[in-house]
Amino acid sequence: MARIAGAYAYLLPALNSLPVKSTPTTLSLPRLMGLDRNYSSSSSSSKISMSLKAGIVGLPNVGKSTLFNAVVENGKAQAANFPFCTIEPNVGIVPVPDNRLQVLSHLSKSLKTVPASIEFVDIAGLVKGASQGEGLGNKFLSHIREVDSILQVVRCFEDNDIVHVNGKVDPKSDIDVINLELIFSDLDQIQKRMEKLKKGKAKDSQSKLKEESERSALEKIEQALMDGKPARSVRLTDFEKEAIRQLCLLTMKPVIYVANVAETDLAEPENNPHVKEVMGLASELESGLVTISAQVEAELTELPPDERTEYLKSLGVNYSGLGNLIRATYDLLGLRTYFTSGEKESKAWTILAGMTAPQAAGVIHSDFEKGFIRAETVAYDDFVTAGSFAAAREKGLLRSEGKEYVVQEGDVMLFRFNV
Ligand SMILES: Nc1ncnc2c1ncn2[C@@H]1O[C@H](COP(=O)(O)OP(=O)(O)OP(=O)(O)O)[C@@H](O)[C@H]1O
Ligand SMILES: [Mg+2]
Repeated sequence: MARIAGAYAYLLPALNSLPVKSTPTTLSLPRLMGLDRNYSSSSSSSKISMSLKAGIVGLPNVGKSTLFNAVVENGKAQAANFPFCTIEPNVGIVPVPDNRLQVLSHLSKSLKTVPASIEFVDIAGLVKGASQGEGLGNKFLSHIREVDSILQVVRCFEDNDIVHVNGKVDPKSDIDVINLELIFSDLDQIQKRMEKLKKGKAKDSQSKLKEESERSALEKIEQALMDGKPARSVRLTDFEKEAIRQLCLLTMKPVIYVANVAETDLAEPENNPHVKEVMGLASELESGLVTISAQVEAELTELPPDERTEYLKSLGVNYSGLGNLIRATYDLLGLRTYFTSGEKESKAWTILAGMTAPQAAGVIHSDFEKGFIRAETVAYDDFVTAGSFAAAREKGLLRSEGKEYVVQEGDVMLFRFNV
């Protein structure tokens, strides 16, 4: 029997309708495997879950937990002025802000509105020598290994009362320390893996091929790491990427630098020379940059909504920086959004760039992918112009797409499938 899904998708267990609250322990959600910006159609979409983890890392006492608590409103991470305040990682799930979803929900008079989500993890401070077990050592590098992207908080605020573990505010040195520790940890892992590969003998030609790809990838990455460059800067073939995926190298993960500034710098952060320095480094290291005051963001969450705008205005800014940060993290992960919208529910679904219509349907439920017939699709702007699916159909704005269709950012979709 052919059925239509989309507006009726609420009937099925939703992968990303997770509660918006912080939880004290890591959730055992299936995770995105690998972070190719373009989804390769050879991979199975069953590997993909749309709750992605962004790890907040940095030196001790730079504002990581303060930022985490602000991002995950009512987060319960302890934030205090002493190094190594955080030991066990704190985890929280955060909705991805998207104005389009509110518009769709309004047009469809939806009873429920469900945004996409990202999981944030507040990790302990990392110090020089962590890869050799210094500070809280290897345990924390292993927490970083589990995340899909890294937000590195870099202290750019001067405050003599807040201890800096290295004695002074120096973003370049802070960034170098963290990068070196990640590089050492990756080198260690690569060398161990190479030893293993030397001993092991591949049984068949396919495993032999895989081992060869792995070996060549490891050699290229090792060279880059020795030159102080992250693994993500190395150009690899698809085979090579696949062959080293299970190693979860730390420097392969995409990074956003979060310049944590004083409230007085919020209006014109580029006037702060520390921020300028971080900007330069971020582009050198092929990474993103967001400027924020973790302290201000944390204070904002304590205020009632109407007083927030006033407080921000008093600091010379119009918006909180958190939305930007969450959005930037989402974009950095190469994620795309499509929507389903009906009376029961309007919902944002997360997919990887390049996913086809059946794969996108599979994010809602594997049956949608298996029994996929066609997708009725309308671009977000066209949906808004028409006002509804029915009106879009009448105006000829609705397209019927088949198995090969690559879902576009903002598509509003209805799936026809067989069960
Ligand atoms: N932008 C800022 N301006 C001024 N003070 C700040 C700012 N951001 C954070 N702080 C202060 O810095 C101190 C350390 O913050 P926090 O506990 O969040 O650091 P952390 O990086 O999580 O430390 P640890 O690694 O020890 O867990 C706190 O007293 C916090 O209020
Ligand atoms: Mg902390």
